[in-house]
This record gives sequence, structure tokens and C-alpha cells, in this order.
Amino acid sequence: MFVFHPPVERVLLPGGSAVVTVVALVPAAGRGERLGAGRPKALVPVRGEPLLTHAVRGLLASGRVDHVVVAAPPAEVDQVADLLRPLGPAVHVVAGGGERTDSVRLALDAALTFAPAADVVLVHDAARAFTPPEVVRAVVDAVVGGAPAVVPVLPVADTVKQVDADGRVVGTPDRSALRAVQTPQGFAVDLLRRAHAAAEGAATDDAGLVERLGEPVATVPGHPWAMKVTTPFDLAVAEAVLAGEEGR
Ligand SMILES: Nc1ccn([C@@H]2O[C@H](COP(=O)(O)OP(=O)(O)OP(=O)(O)O)[C@@H](O)[C@H]2O)c(=O)n1
Ligand SMILES: C[C@](O)(CO)[C@H](O)COP(=O)(O)O
Repeated sequence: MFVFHPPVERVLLPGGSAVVTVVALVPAAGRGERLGAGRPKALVPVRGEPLLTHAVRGLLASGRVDHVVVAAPPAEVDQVADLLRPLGPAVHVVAGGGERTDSVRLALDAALTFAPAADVVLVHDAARAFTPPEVVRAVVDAVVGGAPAVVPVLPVADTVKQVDADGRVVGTPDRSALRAVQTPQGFAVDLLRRAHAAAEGAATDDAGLVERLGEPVATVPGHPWAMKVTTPFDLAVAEAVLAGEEGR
């Protein structure tokens, strides 16, 4: 089966000096324990297609991504490669690692062989399968525009409490200064390499590793559809949102 996706738009560096090459890493090697679907979360279908297929197609639909490197569960590499083959030769599959940070690092190492000239790297959770292409474009454009690290964010709707080890509330951070962080997160390639090389232990996102280096991280508006499918409730929400879209 051939699947159409738009041609990659040529994006120039500021000043028009050179064409930018963008590579997207998709950590998809998690077990999906909180979803409890009995198979890796990336392979769980929504509206008949695995989350991972939706996620990779969304990246390609942005028209900004030249290469995609997926970190698959080690036991499912061949299955994932077969699944994604119809999306074309720009999509590569490698084995992921024990933690998300390990999977990203393995995909980054592989990306530098598939796309040695890459300027911009995106890191995008397979679990955020319905991120609109305009969010992908906004992140790429912000990095190309000169921000070396960029994350999509949404304001926090709940009041957030800080608690101690016994669950007692010890503080209430000012909500107006909090943001919920999504993916894709975008980086100048050299900065992400440096951040992962310096990383001691895992981090819950890649921008966190950049922050440890003392480097600035910029934000762009995220989108509710970039929600992370973590629990059965999230999966039901994703099914309902997509069904609503198809019904329009
Ligand atoms: N060793 C790991 C762990 C996670 N991920 C990926 O990182 C993304 C965000 O992780 P999360 O949503 O927490 O997925 P899981 O680790 O699968 O979920 P859980 O913690 O419920 O098992 C997912 O696309 C997941 O596949 C990965 O590539 N390698
Ligand atoms: C990267 C991330 O999606 C940003 O919100 C999130 O931190 C992943 O978290 P998880 O620990 O893998 O669930």
C-alpha cells in the first residue's frame, strides 16, 4: 500500500544561506503499563490504526520532517518496521532502551548515521499520536528562527500542590507560572547531543536535560490534541475525538 504524505517543504536558515534538514526521533519502546492493553502502547490501535502510525504520519504531514527514526520495543523491531514501511523510505526503525531517555539516545545515535547533515532534531512521543501538524511546524520554525531548544506548552487548568513523602501538602506553586509540556520538543542537533552526553540518569523530557546544561528553553503554544495517551481514559478520549473529526 502506498500512503501519500506531502513533500517536505524546503526551509532555509535565517539569511537564506542553507536548506535545513530536520530529523524526528519517536520514542515508542515503552510497555504501556498504565494503559494495560497487554501489548506495547505504540501498537495499540485507535480508529483501526496503531498510535505509532498516527504519530509518524502526523510528523510527515507537517511537511517539515526529512527523516523519522522510531525507537521500537526491542522484541518488536521487525513488526514495527513492517507496520511503517508503507509510510516510505524516510522512516527508520531501531531498538529502544530501558527508559525513555535511553530510547531517545539510541534513536539520536542512529539518526546521525541516517541523516548526518541534520540541523534540527525533534523528539516526539508515539503516545502523543494526534499532535496537529501545525504544532510540529511551529516547533521547527522556532528552532530554525534561532531558539536552540523549544517545547510546546499549555497553561495548567488545575491548581497544583507540592506534597511531601507522606502526601501532606507543603506548597501551592503560582499556577500562572506553570505550563504542561508536550512534544515534539525541538533542538539544534548539537545541543541535544551535548545534553544527552552529559545526562546522568533519566529525565522525564529532553528539554530537562538541556536545562541541566544551563541552556535556555523557549516555548510555543501546544494543543489539546497533543495529549499523551497514558491511561484507558485517555484512549477513550482519543477514540472519541477522532470519531468526531471523521464524522464532520
Ligand atoms: N523505555 C521506554 C519508555 C518509554 N518510551 C516512550 O516514551 C513515550 C512516553 O512514555 P509513556 O507515555 O510514559 O509510555 P510508557 O513508558 O509505555 O508508559 P508506562 O509508563 O505506562 O509503561 C512513549 O511513546 C513510550 O513508548 C520509550 O521509547 N522507551
Ligand atoms: C516527554 C513528555 O511527554 C512531556 O510531557 C513526558 O514527560 C513523558 O513522560 P512519561 O514519564 O514518559 O510518562
